[in-house]
Amino acid sequence: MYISQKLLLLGSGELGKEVIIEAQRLGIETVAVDRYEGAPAMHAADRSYVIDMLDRQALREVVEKEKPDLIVPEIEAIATAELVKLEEEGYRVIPTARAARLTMDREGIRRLAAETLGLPTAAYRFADTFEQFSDAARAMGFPCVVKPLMSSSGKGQSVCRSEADLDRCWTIAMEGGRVQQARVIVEEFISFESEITLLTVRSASGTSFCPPIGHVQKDGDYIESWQPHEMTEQQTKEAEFIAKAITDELGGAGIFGVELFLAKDKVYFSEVSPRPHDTGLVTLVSQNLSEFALHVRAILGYPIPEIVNVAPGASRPLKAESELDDYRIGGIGDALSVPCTQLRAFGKPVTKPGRRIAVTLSTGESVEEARDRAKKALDCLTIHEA
Ligand SMILES: Nc1ncnc2c1ncn2[C@@H]1O[C@H](COP(=O)(O)OP(=O)(O)OP(=O)(O)O)[C@@H](O)[C@H]1O
Ligand SMILES: NCC(=O)N[C@@H]1O[C@H](COP(=O)([O-])[O-])[C@@H](O)[C@H]1O
Ligand SMILES: [Mg+2]
Repeated sequence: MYISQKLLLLGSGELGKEVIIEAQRLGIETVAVDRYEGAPAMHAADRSYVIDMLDRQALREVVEKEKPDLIVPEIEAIATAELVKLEEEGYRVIPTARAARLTMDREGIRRLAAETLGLPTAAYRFADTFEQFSDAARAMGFPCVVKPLMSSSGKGQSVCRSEADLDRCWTIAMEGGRVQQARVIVEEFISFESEITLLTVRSASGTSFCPPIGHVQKDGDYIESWQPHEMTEQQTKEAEFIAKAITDELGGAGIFGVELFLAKDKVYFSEVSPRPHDTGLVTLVSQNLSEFALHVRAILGYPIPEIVNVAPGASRPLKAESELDDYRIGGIGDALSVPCTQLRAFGKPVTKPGRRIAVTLSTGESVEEARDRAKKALDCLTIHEA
């Protein structure tokens, strides 16, 4: 029997699993939803449903059956138009249904950031056909970056290096999108020096920033993150200005992962997740309150008096190389023999190439030491057939 609130999580991956655990710590009843059975957050939640979250009717049925106090999107690929309707009917969507709708497709959030708010971004164009795409790429110049409008973790993304590359990049985008849609964004390639996620929380205590998280991406997906990332005063000022502007515009309560590129003389806005961010997994060991704990506190309306980076930290995801229906992670004992190191194995039922299966989390006296430890631990891990 629960006397407290009920939280419905839409998307039940590794990030949602930690949200569920944090919600349960504060006595919340939890329901996890995803497109497949055995998703990570389902292991922790009180109940779960398997539906196509892009199907408006299926989504509404679950919401009307459960009548949650809080609907918490965990991925972008949700029937967000239905979330907007549900919100109008009185349901509470985190942070807001509009934020979920705008960030679901790159066009919504990019136009809002660049055209409405005037924030600095890479130059961009949208294209619906191969011809439009080719023209857009020529206009941006080579190299340029091509992404389906609806995708995440780098799926369907590529760097187009020349005319001869156009066919290949178009095919990658068409095959990698989450939704059957041909529209792509073509972006100017930014030669940044580093990139960060500025976790920004909107709560009863106002807007707070976590110390910046530096990260490295490969093929559009993160392969390493650390906290704190060293920045100049000017960069911090610009980054916080951008993060405040975009999160104020999106509104509601919760954590946002504001992705920024740090170039020589300029900070660029890249995109924003109105939810915990994968690169922020490091906060499980590096902060007094992880990004998941912060999200839950904020959405429940509780205060966040202070966010403390308790130690320099680093994370390294373990990514599968092949497709396995039944697998084991080897080397966990060796990985955990690295000092100040933890592991989260997500329990995804099957692997496929590039799929994130676990993450190593380390702290150290310095960021360098934390990064070395997280890498050392990762190097111990293998994925093999069970
Ligand atoms: N215009 C650009 N110039 C240079 N690099 C870029 C550009 N756009 C994206 N990248 C690189 O690709 C990475 C992934 O891009 P982006 O965040 O847009 O993809 P995503 O699929 O939304 O990823 P995720 O869901 O993990 O955030 C960036 O973090 C950056 O390293
Ligand atoms: N960059 C976004 C991100 O990291 N999202 C995380 O990955 C899961 C999907 O993983 P899967 O594709 O392996 O099922 C999502 O549910 C979320 O936890
Ligand atoms: Mg991104």
